[in-house]
Amino acid sequence: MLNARVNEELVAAAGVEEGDVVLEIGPGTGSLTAALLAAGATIVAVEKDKHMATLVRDRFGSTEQLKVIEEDITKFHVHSHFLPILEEKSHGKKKYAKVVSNLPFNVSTEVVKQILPMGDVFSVMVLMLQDEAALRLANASIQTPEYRPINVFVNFYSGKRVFL
Ligand SMILES: C[S@@+](CC[C@H](N)C(=O)[O-])C[C@H]1O[C@@H](n2cnc3c(N)ncnc32)[C@H](O)[C@@H]1O
Repeated sequence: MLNARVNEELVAAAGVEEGDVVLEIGPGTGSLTAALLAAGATIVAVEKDKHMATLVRDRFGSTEQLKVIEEDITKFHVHSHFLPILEEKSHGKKKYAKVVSNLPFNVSTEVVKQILPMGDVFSVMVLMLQDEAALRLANASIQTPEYRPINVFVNFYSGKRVFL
């Protein structure tokens, strides 16, 4: 129940609605995927683990709304997958995708570096991170020793918000 509520909060924080295109990184067992599908999104889910990718495909069956790609997100070619989908759904007006993910801890910094500069593809990125990682990425202040190059990067590319 707690998981379901957290997933709904992630979907709401990203303002996911009918017709949105979403990148989900690491769908795992598919609980966040289910909430995204229920909101009417078209999802490209990138899952590194073969068994998890099979599990999530089996759970949701064949639907045009969900494409599960078995790949490491850090090697995933975002533009070649997303630009054709966004073009098809644009109806003459530039369309952007969203990122919504319960992110694996070990790739959080790498994914932030990879995805944040892609303002030509994504308008919103909502990530669930461990408290410590979220605060380190989003809340470090320039006057503190915790302020690192990654904070300059995050500040440059985003208007960040932390939900605790
Ligand atoms: C925290 S779990 C996701 C939980 C999921 N929301 C659920 O409800 O089950 C993280 C998932 O990310 C996947 N993962 C880990 N590293 C990855 C990577 N580099 N690229 C893609 N997926 C990855 C793991 O296999 C795992 O399924």
